[in-house]
Amino acid sequence: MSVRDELLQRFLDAASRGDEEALSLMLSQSRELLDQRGEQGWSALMLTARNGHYDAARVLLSNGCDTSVTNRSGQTARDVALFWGHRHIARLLTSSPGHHLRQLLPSTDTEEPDIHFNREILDRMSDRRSDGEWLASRRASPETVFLLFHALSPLVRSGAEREEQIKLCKLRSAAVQELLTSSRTLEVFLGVDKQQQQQDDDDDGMVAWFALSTEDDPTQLLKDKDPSSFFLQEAMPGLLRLSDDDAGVVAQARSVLAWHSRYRFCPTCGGDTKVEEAGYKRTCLRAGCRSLQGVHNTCYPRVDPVVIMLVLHPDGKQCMLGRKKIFPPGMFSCLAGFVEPGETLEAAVRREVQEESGVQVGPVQYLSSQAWPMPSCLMIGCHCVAVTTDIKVDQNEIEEARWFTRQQVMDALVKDKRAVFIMPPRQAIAHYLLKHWIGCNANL
Ligand SMILES: NC(=O)C1=CN([C@@H]2O[C@H](COP(=O)(O)OP(=O)(O)OC[C@H]3O[C@@H](n4cnc5c(N)ncnc54)[C@H](OP(=O)(O)O)[C@@H]3O)[C@@H](O)[C@H]2O)C=CC1
Ligand SMILES: [Mg+2]
Ligand SMILES: [Mg+2]
Ligand SMILES: [Mg+2]
Ligand SMILES: [Zn+2]
Repeated sequence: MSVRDELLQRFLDAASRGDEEALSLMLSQSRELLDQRGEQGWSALMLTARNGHYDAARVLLSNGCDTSVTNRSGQTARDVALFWGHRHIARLLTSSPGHHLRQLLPSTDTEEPDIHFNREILDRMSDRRSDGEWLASRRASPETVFLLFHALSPLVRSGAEREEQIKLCKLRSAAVQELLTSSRTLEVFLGVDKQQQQQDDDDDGMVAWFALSTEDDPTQLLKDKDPSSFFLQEAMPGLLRLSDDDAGVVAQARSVLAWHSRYRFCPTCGGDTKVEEAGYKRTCLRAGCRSLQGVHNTCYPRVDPVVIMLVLHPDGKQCMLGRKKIFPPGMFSCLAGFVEPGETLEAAVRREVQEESGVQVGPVQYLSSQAWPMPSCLMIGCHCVAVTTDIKVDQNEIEEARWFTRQQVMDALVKDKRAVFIMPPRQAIAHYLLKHWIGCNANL
């Protein structure tokens, strides 16, 4: 054995034993030992990973050893650590770019938030949508609930408990007989009440819910009805005044009705369509239309995916919020934007943040989503970490964007008098993204 080989063998033995002192000493005399490999192509780092010597691995890392080197089986030191169950060493060896930034992202170990528009009190029972007989029996049942819409606004009345709250008017079969037979009414089967379903598994005991959209003159409709009922004027912020139960039903109904109101004709050929599947499908009546071939995706209600993201500063202590011109004075919220075709959620987050603020984003992490029926968005809530910090807003969409400290977010959340901005409303997922970040960082 040559002197060189002997030296390498001693070095590798020290790594196997986890002898930090010997490793440091030998490296100070002969740095080229660091990434050299012995039998089977094993490096010193791999041997520390094999034998669970955390501190020895750190000595090698602090000397700048290469973590990407592989042995003859194609394993890196990290692979070896994982194989032998030394997860703490595997974490130490995670050398993916932006690893330290990734650590700034809050934990995703959380329950699905019960935020506005997300509650599902109905079982949609999509298998019943084409069962004409069953639907007719439900329509005739005195228990069935009908929600009335005009120009996408639900019929509501003021809530009894809190003045700002409004309630959906739940009409019964007798009250909507005329509407049910009118050609100016569009009907959507929403589902059956989940609670009733549990109490009673007999089919006839199920309480079905329908949305009815009418083109009739609303003032005529309301004559002789409950004088306290009215069609909600503005979707925003009107729909935020609904209870969580009602908001969930409206999210479903309003999005489907909005689709009907915008897609009366076939988007492929412009032909007439017929409504099928209890309001969940519009099929082109023109034989041979392309929309009838392959995936019938133009025939179903559309959902527009939107990414909404809280951008964290690389210092981990600040986040970026922006203001649209239409926001109430003082309010700042998360940036958001439509996902474009051929794009991942991560790419959409990076592109929208770059477009709206000029900031570059590194790691992106999904947290949770929210239905947003204006008209039919699916808000996909993420946290992400910036890799640059200079803000240059796109004046078209965003009037101003700023970095806010955790303390400033906390002050805004509790509406402290020192607050420098107003939080987005608690019904918006932006509020939840901010709250989650604060919660996860509270002890830091
Ligand atoms: N729940 C929440 O907390 C929040 C919800 N939102 C919702 O998210 C939605 C999207 O956010 P926003 O910042 O406006 O989006 P973008 O940043 O993508 O910008 C809006 C622009 O996108 C265009 N656009 C409209 N529809 C699409 C589409 N399907 N694909 C691509 N571009 C489209 C609009 O054009 P045009 O003017 O021609 O329509 C508009 O110019 C908003 O409509 C809003 O309702 C936003 C923030 C918070
Ligand atoms: Mg936007
Ligand atoms: Mg945008
Ligand atoms: Mg966009
Ligand atoms: Zn067609």
